[in-house]
Amino acid sequence: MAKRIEADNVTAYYGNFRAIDSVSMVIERKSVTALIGPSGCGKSTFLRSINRMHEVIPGARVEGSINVDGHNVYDKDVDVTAVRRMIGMVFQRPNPFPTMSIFDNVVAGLKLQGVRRKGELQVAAEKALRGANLWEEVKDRLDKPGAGLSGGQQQRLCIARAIAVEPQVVLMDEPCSALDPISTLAIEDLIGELKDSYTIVIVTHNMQQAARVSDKTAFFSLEKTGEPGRLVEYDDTQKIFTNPSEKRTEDYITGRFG
Ligand SMILES: Nc1ncnc2c1ncn2[C@@H]1O[C@H](COP(=O)(O)OP(=O)(O)OP(=O)(O)O)[C@@H](O)[C@H]1O
Repeated sequence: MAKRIEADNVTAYYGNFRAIDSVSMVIERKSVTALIGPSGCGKSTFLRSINRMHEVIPGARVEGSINVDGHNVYDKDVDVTAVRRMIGMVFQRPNPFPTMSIFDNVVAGLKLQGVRRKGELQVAAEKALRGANLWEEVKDRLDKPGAGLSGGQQQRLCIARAIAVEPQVVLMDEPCSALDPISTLAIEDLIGELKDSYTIVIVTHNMQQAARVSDKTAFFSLEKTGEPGRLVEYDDTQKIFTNPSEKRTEDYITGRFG
């Protein structure tokens, strides 16, 4: 299921503004990769380039290629909807459909794909909720609105919704930034379990979190405001946090900059 991602010279623009410049990296399947760096260096832009969500913003475009198991998601004849199904996304703030039931939230993507049979939807919903470590907490109130859950539960509901369609890659954009420490740990544990099945890329501002959850870390930075963000260093997380090759990485992780 999980897929390898190969970004080659990815440059992304908002209109004329070049937000990231020539980012190249290989993300191995069934691994967790953390994107870190100061505000505005392009972490979210790069993340959204992976599943072609960047171009949803008017005037935004991407140059370069992103190969997922050897297929460039930017090829001309690619079905963008299929790309976004294969590469799921979880956002900063939990965003369940508020009036929809917990059950309907989880199966929303499957219904969009045309799955109608109740039995099939039930099996898929339970699998996804178990996968997101939420089943025990919600199994007796699946028909209640998603908005009635705590923030941490809502975020796990969003993860269940993302994995219900069985993507191969899951992108997470600061998934814990709106959560308390206990919910944050629950999501971090979950990320550790999910990498058995998925390739995960996570943007985080929390350095301890990057160190705890990821196998590889990519440090992005920018020279100054108005300049594009660039990938400064990409290596095993342990190396980045104990013995980085670049002084800029060391300055950032030790809090001297950014
Ligand atoms: N919708 C947009 N329109 C125009 N410029 C944008 C847009 N979104 C982001 N940018 C700009 O692109 C650059 C990179 O932004 P991005 O959000 O990718 O950075 P980031 O590293 O994720 O930042 P943060 O850590 O603050 O979330 C910034 O200069 C930002 O102002």
